[in-house]
Amino acid sequence: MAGANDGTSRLRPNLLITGTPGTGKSTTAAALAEATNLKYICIGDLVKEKNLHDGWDSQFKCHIINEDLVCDELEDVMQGGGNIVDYHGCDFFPERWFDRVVVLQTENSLLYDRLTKRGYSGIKLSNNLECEMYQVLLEEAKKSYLASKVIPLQSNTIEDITQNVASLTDWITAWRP
Ligand SMILES: Nc1ncnc2c1ncn2[C@@H]1O[C@H](COP(=O)(O)OP(=O)(O)O)[C@@H](O)[C@H]1O
Repeated sequence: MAGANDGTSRLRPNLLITGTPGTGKSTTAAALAEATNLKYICIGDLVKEKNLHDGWDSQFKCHIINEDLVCDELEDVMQGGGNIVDYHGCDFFPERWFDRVVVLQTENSLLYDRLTKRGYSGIKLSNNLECEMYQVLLEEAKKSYLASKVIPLQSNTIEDITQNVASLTDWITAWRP
């Protein structure tokens, strides 16, 4: 049934930009937000700012996200529509939040360079490269959202980013509740 919770009443769409770390989520999401005036929400930053975590994982050198706290924090914002959410995971958000789920993908040699430049090494580096090789985020997105909402996009070059932002901007502009 159509209603306030399922996206039919949002004036502007919500998008999720997901993918393995280093595939270009924040670069793409920030450029898309600027092009469309949608709000950019980086879950990693939000978790840090609002303490939506259960401490620090010293092996993977990242906060242990508290998914329930994140969902509670964002519920009202997401119901309002017009958000671009950036996170390297997608299965814990309510499905009804998103009108499009973009999965960015990068060739492994390019991703290796980006992640080592960022200081990733050891198990953190190998886990992320494996995650990309086995298309873990794409599979997670397909399991969690309607197939028609899930859009894999290549993110190997700057031209890819330009093209992805342009096509997503067109989709956002044409979107109707
Ligand atoms: N499609 C791309 N082409 C070239 N460089 C890219 C591309 N996507 C990302 N990068 C670079 O890779 C690094 C990681 O990008 P970032 O947007 O932070 O990824 P993520 O948010 O997925 O971790 C940045 O230095 C960025 O400039």
